[in-house]
Amino acid sequence: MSQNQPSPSEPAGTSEVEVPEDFYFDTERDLFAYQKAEVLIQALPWLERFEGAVVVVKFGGNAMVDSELEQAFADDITFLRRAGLRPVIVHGGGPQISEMLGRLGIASEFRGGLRVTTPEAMDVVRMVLTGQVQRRLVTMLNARGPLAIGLSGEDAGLFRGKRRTAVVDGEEIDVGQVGDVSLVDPAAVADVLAAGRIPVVSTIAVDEDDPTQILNINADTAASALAVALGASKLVVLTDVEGLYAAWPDRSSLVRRIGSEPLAALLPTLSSGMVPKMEACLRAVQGGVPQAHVIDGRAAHALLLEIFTTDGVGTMVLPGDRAPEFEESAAAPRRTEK
Ligand SMILES: Nc1ncnc2c1ncn2[C@@H]1O[C@H](COP(=O)(O)OP(=O)(O)O)[C@@H](O)[C@H]1O
Ligand SMILES: CC(=O)N[C@@H](CCC(=O)OP(=O)(O)O)C(=O)O
Repeated sequence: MSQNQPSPSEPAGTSEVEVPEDFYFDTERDLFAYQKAEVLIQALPWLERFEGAVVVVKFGGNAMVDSELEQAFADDITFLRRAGLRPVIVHGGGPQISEMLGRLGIASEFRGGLRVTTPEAMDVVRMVLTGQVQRRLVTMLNARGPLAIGLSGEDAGLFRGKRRTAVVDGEEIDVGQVGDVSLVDPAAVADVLAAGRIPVVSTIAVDEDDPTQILNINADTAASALAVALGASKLVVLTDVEGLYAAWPDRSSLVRRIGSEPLAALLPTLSSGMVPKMEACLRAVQGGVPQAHVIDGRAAHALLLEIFTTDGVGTMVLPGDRAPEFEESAAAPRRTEK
């Protein structure tokens, strides 16, 4: 391997396309062509590094509200699969569930980031997630080639859950048919991957204390548990902000990279939707997933940028005690590893 060639573990280069000074192009078209080729070449070390890697991608309900973005997401997932990675999608659908509950006149509220789920609401959660959101994603992916297969946590023992409470101001609150994942049997997902297909997973679990009952599981939590059970190389959570802000809503506090130990210390200061997301990233890296990311699903192709560029996007969580590094901070070094 030549000195200038990046090794698979430490790919070099930057996401910007720099043109060497002694390169000359007759026309602007030639320059654009060179830049396009350079972008593809820069992806090469990451393609080598992630060849065959299982990447669990959580697609949040808030990132699904724009159909063009959904199309871009489907393109990215298809690209990953065709490039030799093994993507697994775990989808949310919070806004879609709320909308349907509203249409049906069923009251719905969140406590500590979790939906209070009555038996009546549980029927709607299942109907919307497995019958609407998952179906739409599968159809959109299959328009690019018939690879996607929908699964629910109820299928083949994929997710077992245990009922949990929400904690609000230090007080435990009953939130009904809501659970944490207590057991994952990833065999069904592994079968789909082994067949070269793309699993699309809805986050309903069977109650481990009463297998005739089902539980509503936060999709971030479920994605993390599945990433650990599959031994995934990455967990990527798409949402509707750039990443984790250490001092939300201060937009200058975007965290680019953080170790699991400082993240654990930061968790009690976080609010609403970010709590399950960062808990999910933390549990994933603590469970052996080498890296977990929160990225902006409102930016088309953020997933490709995260995986195939050196700088990445959003917030990256790594195991260990690495202090938070902030965007725009003069002290923060450029990211040179993923
Ligand atoms: N520290 C924080 N950093 C970033 N976002 C935060 C933070 N605290 C709360 N939030 C809120 O969390 C939201 C993301 O969670 P959520 O709405 O559940 O998204 P999704 O539907 O993608 O799961 C953001 O839109 C933001 O309003
Ligand atoms: C227990 C709980 O809150 N479950 C979530 C499940 C869907 C979800 O997590 O969707 P997003 O990822 O879009 O937020 C809910 O009922 O909204």
